[in-house]
Amino acid sequence: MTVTSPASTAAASATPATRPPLNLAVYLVTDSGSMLPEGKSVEDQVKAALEGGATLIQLREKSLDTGAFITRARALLTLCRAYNVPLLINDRIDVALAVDADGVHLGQDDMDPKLARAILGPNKYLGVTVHNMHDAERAADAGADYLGTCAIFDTQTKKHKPGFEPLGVEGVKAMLTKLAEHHKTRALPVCTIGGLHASNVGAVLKDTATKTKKLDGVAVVSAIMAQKDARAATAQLKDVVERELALAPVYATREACQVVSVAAETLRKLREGKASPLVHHITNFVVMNDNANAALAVGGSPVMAHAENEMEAMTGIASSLVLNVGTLSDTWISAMLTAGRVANARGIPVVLDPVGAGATPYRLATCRTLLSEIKFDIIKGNAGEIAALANVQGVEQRGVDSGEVAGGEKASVALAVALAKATGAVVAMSGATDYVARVTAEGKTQVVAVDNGTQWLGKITGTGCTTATLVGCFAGVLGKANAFEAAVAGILTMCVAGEKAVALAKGPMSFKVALFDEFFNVMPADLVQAAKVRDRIQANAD
Ligand SMILES: Cc1ncc(COP(=O)(O)OP(=O)(O)O)c(N)n1
Ligand SMILES: Cc1nc(C(=O)O)sc1CCOP(=O)(O)O
Repeated sequence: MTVTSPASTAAASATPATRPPLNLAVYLVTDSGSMLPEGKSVEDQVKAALEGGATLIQLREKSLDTGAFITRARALLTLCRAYNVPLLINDRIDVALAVDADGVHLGQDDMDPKLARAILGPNKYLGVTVHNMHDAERAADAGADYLGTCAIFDTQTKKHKPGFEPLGVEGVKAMLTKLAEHHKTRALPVCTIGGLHASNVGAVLKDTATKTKKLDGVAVVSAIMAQKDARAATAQLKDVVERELALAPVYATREACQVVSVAAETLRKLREGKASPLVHHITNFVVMNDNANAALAVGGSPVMAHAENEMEAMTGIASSLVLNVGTLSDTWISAMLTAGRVANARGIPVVLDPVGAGATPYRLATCRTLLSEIKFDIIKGNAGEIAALANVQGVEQRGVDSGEVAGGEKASVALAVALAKATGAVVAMSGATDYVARVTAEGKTQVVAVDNGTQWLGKITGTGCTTATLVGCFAGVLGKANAFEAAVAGILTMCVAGEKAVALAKGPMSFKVALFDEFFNVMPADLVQAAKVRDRIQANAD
């Protein structure tokens, strides 16, 4: 059970940096009518709800005079500030601005959200009740921060217009599906309202969740405002909501959506011939032809060149460089060093595929030399390879194909982050779940997990190396500054192509043929629809 204590410092102003965070998980909408238990005021119930862990408060008054409304809003704002929880005002922008509340919630009969946004400015939260996709797109265009669906169930708290039918679980689920399909609405947080209480919100959150979007929380009135012990009622609600939100992976958070959108938009450029990156490979004999075909299929332009004498000329005209240590020789190492230096000097993104890095001292020493002489933008490897480079012991390695991290997601993330910190490169670690980690210019760690893919990718040789090729293609379009997005895009393209190819495979070789066909066929919309990309990794870690 989560019971919140007051924040030690109140947020003084409402700039994006200092305003309380928007969290729809347990959203209390107030009511000052007869539902209040005897002796309890709106202020008492809101205070109790904050103590119980409410994450967002909306003051909703339908008949209060403006002066009294403002007085109540001021009182609630003081309470909310103490818990660093935002206070929104229902319908009345004038009241919100008068007390410097954190924003407003508007319905379809209220002010046009675009006008509301213009009046509120960019730093106030704007929530909008939506009945359909038209409302949702309009709200998104206006700059809404979240959407609330119209009622999911019947409620005694509010009289609806004649003919209004609650959406039901299936209706909310259908709306979430549509919201996820549209680029404008995909990343907007969503809550629902109406007839919700502790004993049904768990099922509502679970049963409305789709593969690509789920509710971010529930809004309630009577489940808190009408309760004698509003603190315990809120804590009980929060318990259920947090458990349910933490259980299922969250695939459609704002950050995850952005990174998938970049992948899709870049693939669109490749498909439409608006970009055709020249990807210079120094790669191994086993995969050379496959890598070239994969680059070609996805819309890139592959070149395989190993002679040191032509590195200056060849790397110099490339959009990206992929160095793969799978079949090394001393002369290739010299060529790699020269190519890497040329790429670094000219701002060309460089990808390292440290194939079997820990398998022999020669490979490991070579990787160390490359890492000390060349600034890599992306290192793509399996867990065993990443562990070898990060000098982490105890990660199982079998040949060059695999590597298992004991300790689940937390340990995997820690490993990828350790190498990202040590090298400054984006680290793309493949496995059943792929992890992409980086340290931002501000020193923050960013990790996304890609849950896509198929075991069939492990049944043919070279899919890891080919992933590096795809990453190289995306890096060639997106450039060094977007190496993180390029790494996710390359991995996602491999995984989604693999998922599509499975349906056509009779065995490993027909899978391989289908996979290469899918490199050619996979479309931006396929990436968006299939993506299972998470960015709240720590919260979901076991
Ligand atoms: C979180 C949340 N969802 C829906 C509503 C209803 O808003 P609206 O349609 O504007 O109706 P009224 O609240 O004005 O009756 C809401 N207030 N909050
Ligand atoms: C304020 C409000 N808006 C609704 C809508 O349909 O948009 S239903 C509602 C009241 C919800 O109250 P309770 O949690 O007590 O059922």
